[in-house]
Amino acid sequence: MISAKRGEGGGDIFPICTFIYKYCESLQAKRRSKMGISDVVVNELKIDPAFVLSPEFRPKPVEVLKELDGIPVIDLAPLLANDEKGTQIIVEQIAKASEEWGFFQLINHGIPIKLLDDVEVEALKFFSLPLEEKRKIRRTLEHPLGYFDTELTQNVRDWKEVFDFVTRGKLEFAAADGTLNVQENKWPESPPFLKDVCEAWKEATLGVAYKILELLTLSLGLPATYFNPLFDKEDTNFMRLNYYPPCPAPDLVLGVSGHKDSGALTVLVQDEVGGLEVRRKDGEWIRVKPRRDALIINVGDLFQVWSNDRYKSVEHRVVVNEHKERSSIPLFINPSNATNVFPIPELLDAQHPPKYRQYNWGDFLQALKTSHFKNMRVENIQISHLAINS
Ligand SMILES: O=C(O)CCC(=O)C(=O)O
Ligand SMILES: [Fe+2]
Repeated sequence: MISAKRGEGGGDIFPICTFIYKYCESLQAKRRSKMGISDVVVNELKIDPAFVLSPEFRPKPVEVLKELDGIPVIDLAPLLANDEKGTQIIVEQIAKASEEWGFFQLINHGIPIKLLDDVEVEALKFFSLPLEEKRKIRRTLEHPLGYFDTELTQNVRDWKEVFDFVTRGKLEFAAADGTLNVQENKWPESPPFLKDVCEAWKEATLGVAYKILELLTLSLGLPATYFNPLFDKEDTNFMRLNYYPPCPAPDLVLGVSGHKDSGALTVLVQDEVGGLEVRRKDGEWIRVKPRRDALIINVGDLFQVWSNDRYKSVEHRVVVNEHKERSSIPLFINPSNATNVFPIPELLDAQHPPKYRQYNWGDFLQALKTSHFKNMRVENIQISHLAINS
């Protein structure tokens, strides 16, 4: 039997094989050297080059980082106490933070931290399972819920594992052949309480998320419930458990590459390890100092388009750690697939013409999910592609 094992000169049998093998090797070496990765690094650290970022996208060494309590902190206590004047001040704080940072933190939000402790413990049990176990509930392009460990952001592989579930329990969308595709959440058999603790955290954070959706809407001068019909019956919200394993080369990779969240808003919690970085207006990456008592809110692309650029969906990314694992839990608040997105007419006039063309949310989300799944070799879809005069 003829066998030609890669790397063992199998091509000696067929000179053409040697030629093709050498050619492929030289192409790979060229790509690596273009990206600034020497073969020594790849061989010694055993990092799959699919994870390695081009030098301009790599994280900065920690000593030159600015770590800020930085992004604005907003106290929700007056809202919970039904204090009208205090709530009006919160609305103003939200408007200012959304214009200047696109990010803010909420304290005194009323959610018991114990609920978060419980999710983190169960999530860690899940991510510690053997890969074959986790892959039993693996996400596919056709079934976009469950476990996934090969997500791409901007065509580079993220150093993370995720578990996704939709907050309504099932997701309905039009399949390529036009039929209705209905997918239910996939929960693992073990750990048995993962589902219960996730559901409890979901219920609690959804309450805050919809309150913030209304305050953001008010802050634009629109009636508080203006956008509610887009979310009422068929939202496409989903929650994600992010797990970032320790990484032998944290200076070459990212847990999540720079990106903007595409929905209306995101409610995020990160553990005490930290690693979330937000791009400030001046282009500087700012590390968000972990606060156990805070929910991080970021304004997504939808509010940028609805507000015709008054509010910004800001770029953010995740740096990983050489020695510590890290976890975070985002809840993405997304409207129904049928939603058409455009700058809100009430906010436009002759001096403020629309800056974006209308697009369909379901189509946008589908294109984005596909690009997270496989390398499309083009920039991921973004709202800047829909800007008028772009
Ligand atoms: O892990 C984090 O802190 C942020 C994750 C994130 O930005 C995302 O999942 O979209
Ligand atoms: Fe994000």
